[in-house]
Amino acid sequence: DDHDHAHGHVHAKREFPSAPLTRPSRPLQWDSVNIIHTTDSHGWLLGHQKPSFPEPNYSGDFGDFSSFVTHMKELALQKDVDLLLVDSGDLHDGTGLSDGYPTGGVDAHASNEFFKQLPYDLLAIGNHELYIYNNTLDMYRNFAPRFNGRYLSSNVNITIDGVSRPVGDRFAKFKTRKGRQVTALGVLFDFTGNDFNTTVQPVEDMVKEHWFTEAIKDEPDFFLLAGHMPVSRDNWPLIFNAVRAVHPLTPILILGGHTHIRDCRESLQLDGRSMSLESGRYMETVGWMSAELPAPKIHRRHNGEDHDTKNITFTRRYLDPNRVTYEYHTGRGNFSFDTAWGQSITRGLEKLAKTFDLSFQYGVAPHDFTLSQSPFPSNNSVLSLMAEAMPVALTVNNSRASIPNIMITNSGSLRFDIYSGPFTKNDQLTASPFADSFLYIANVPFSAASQVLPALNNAGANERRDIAVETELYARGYVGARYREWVQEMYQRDLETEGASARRAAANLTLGYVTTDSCPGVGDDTPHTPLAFFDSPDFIASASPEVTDDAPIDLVFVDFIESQLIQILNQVQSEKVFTTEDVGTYTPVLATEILGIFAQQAWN
Ligand SMILES: Nc1ccn([C@@H]2O[C@H](COP(=O)(O)O)[C@@H](O)[C@H]2O)c(=O)n1
Repeated sequence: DDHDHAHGHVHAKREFPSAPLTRPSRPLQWDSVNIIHTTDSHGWLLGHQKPSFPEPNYSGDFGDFSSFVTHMKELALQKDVDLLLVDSGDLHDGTGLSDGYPTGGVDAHASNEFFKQLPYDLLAIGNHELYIYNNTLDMYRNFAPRFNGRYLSSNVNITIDGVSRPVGDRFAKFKTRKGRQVTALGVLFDFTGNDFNTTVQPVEDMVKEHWFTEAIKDEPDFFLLAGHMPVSRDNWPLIFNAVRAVHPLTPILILGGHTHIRDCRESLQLDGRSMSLESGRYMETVGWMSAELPAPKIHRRHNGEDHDTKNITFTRRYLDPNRVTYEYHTGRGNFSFDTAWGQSITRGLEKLAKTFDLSFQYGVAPHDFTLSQSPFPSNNSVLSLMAEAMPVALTVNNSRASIPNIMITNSGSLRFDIYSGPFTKNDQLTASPFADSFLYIANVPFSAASQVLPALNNAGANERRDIAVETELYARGYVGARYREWVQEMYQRDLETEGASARRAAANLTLGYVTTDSCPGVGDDTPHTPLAFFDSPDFIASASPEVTDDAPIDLVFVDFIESQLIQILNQVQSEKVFTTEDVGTYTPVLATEILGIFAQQAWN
């Protein structure tokens, strides 16, 4: 159907992505309550724009997503069911749209204006909203108010003028279109890397709060627990159990985030009346949950029906956000899909990209550099590229340039692959979005400095981590290992499954996510073949200088790892106890600028 029923006029046809895309495998299952879920979008609102797979899978922009939501809401009306739109946080740090703002601006302020244009029913705060006080303040002042009590920060406060208050609201109670009473929370995992004057209350303490007890006291038709907290291996059971202690049978729908993976758990506590879903990262996934919930209690009471106790039927699906997916599930064609609202969002995002000069070109990348599809170290590794780029970029106009050094950064600061071809301001910011500074300690004997990287990686390496270190790193937000584990598993499983590669070849599948989770049936909406995976260390460094063991050198490091680095430096030597007093600023060049400076020199 290529006539635009929604707006009564025909829109210009949008270009399809440069590569042909596989259609979804089957229609979505709609039930009485349905949820569209986004999480960890990190500013990826213009879609993934590179032509190599898997990028085209995720090529839909936020305007396309808006049109999708509009049509899905119309379908929900036709089917006479509930459809909610939920986000689980982390809107900052990830692309030029969020991080390419001019000096004096606030991260993600402009990109969040587009988020505000979608009809979200519920949103939760993420850890990336808390690394910098001004970002949190912006969420408090300019973002939360748009959502009229539905932007939730159940355990997160900001201090303004000496008064600590929730960034959004602690909880929300509302009625769905079909009259279902909902009690909602928006919870952050036990994050400890937050800025001064923001606070994160441990989940364990939150569930003991008076407001919490009061909020969950009355029985709704269902609990909607959104949160920036992984659905596996985190604290959802604490909240779940607190609710279950009061309401043994009330349906609980959980929408999590943070680990950047596609994940689902049916029944956290095997009670058949709850489900949890996590929907990936970077607008590479739009999650779908459906639940066959009974009619609203108020209607049932009116009809004299009993309390419902049966297991609830749930489904989930992980959608690749692109126009083929969106058109397939909305029954629209390329001429009838776009809504005027969606198109205006796309235009607005393109205008913002221009204003921020995101297509400014630093050079031409000679080939692809990936985070995990190529070994580390190697010519094709983003991490190796960074190790090579740091000594170039951080020594420009630097009076310490001639002093031998070792430069260390955390691998987690590198967030995305670099593709061959023009390397733009946007590419620079997607690969390295954190405006972190570089610090140094002077006169560290080479024999000690050279032990710091291996020691950091020992402390961070999966197999060798002790539980206390693991817990501390996790609390500070180091979660990249969980994503890597997930991608590795899908690759490994495929290698080990007999006939898998032949079947994939026969089906002509493109690269993408191949999810296995704890819910029944296949979760991915579109079948793919998994990406190759190579593991990498948690920390990387520039090549060591050729000096004698006792030579004093500069130990240069990104500020994000300052406390860990000092701790490790004091473990690998006993000549001196280093403190923050020994630390100075190495260069005004920020982590966000390194790859651009390198590209200008090496790729022009
Ligand atoms: N200033 C910063 C802030 C964060 N990081 C890296 O991001 C990781 C957390 O990101 P999630 O999306 O997983 O929450 C954190 O572990 C760091 O690796 C950074 O480098 N600099």
